[in-house]
Amino acid sequence: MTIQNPKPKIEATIAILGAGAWGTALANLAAANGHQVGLWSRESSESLADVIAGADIILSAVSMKGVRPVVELIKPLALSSDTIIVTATKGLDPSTTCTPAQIWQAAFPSHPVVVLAGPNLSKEIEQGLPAATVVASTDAEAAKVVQARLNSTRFRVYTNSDPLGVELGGTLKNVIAISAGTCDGLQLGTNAKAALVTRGLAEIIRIGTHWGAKTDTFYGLSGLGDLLATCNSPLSRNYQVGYQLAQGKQLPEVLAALQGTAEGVNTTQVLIQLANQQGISVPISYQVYRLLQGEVTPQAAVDALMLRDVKPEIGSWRY
Ligand SMILES: NC(=O)c1ccc[n+]([C@@H]2O[C@H](COP(=O)([O-])OP(=O)(O)OC[C@H]3O[C@@H](n4cnc5c(N)ncnc54)[C@H](O)[C@@H]3O)[C@@H](O)[C@H]2O)c1
Ligand SMILES: O=P(O)(O)OC[C@H](O)CO
Repeated sequence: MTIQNPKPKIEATIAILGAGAWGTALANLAAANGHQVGLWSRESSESLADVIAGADIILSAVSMKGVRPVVELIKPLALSSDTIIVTATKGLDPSTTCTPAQIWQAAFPSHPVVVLAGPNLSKEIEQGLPAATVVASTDAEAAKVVQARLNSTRFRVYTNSDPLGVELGGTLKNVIAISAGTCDGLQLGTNAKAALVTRGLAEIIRIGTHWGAKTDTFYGLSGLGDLLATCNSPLSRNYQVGYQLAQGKQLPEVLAALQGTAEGVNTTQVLIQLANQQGISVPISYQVYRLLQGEVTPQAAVDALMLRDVKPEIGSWRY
């Protein structure tokens, strides 16, 4: 499928992999900026080789479970040496615990890899509503190129030099969004939600900095920004999972009826595995894990959080 805008602003060829909700929204944003856009999915009639041939940018918006299969499909294909790889997936690989950017970088070590994440509910973006995002890379020039290609009057793009922090902000907030949906589903009120989101951010910072990301990054669009969007919108699939569990539905039933992917379900499993191995305290994520496992009811998860030992707040994201 080729999407072209009749009045090009900046000429580039962008191959987008994954034609789900996010890949399609990004393809439309890129096309509206005048780029030649190829959109590929595993259901496409066009070959992957044809879609990525000559691409200046390859942008992957497949869900986490598709990252490794797609990387393996691209490896034997010829990429131009200066092709920039952009990853917009928010998840962790269950078999290796790697982030999507780490998988892409290991497979294509000589190519710049850029992470794209922010408060970007695709349905709002498809409606033409204004939004902002972050493109982050250790290759500052590559991040600037992606910024220039995607920035527009309705999609404001910031650069950032902490790709791990940007990627983890977008990934870990999905776990907290499940808890926020549960909180709303139980009608626990605004105070409870504010406490949950604030302590959720402390938990994200504790994990993210332990893994090497910068604290400041989590206060930006890809951290706090995405956390606010996802914890407060019924458009979020992760929020919907928590909300519907709080209404008494079972997880398989919720996931079967969900449109698209709720990455937080798998992310929670990987996060708890790592947090247990590394001795990181993640009380909210742990209750989300128990809820998803069917080990605890939504109300019992709330009770477990409220019954924890009291502690000082200042600096408490460190322990
Ligand atoms: N939808 C949003 O609002 C949004 C916004 C920002 C980021 N994201 C992230 O983008 C990613 C995709 O989200 P989405 O909403 O587009 O999901 P989706 O379920 O709508 O689409 C997922 C895409 O991944 C592809 N895919 C899955 N497994 C694959 C495999 N084994 N091989 C090849 N392709 C495979 C599917 O065919 C589909 O094209 C997720 O990580 C999500 O967290 C989504
Ligand atoms: O629908 P969700 O929960 O995957 O959220 C979509 C995006 O991550 C919001 O930025």
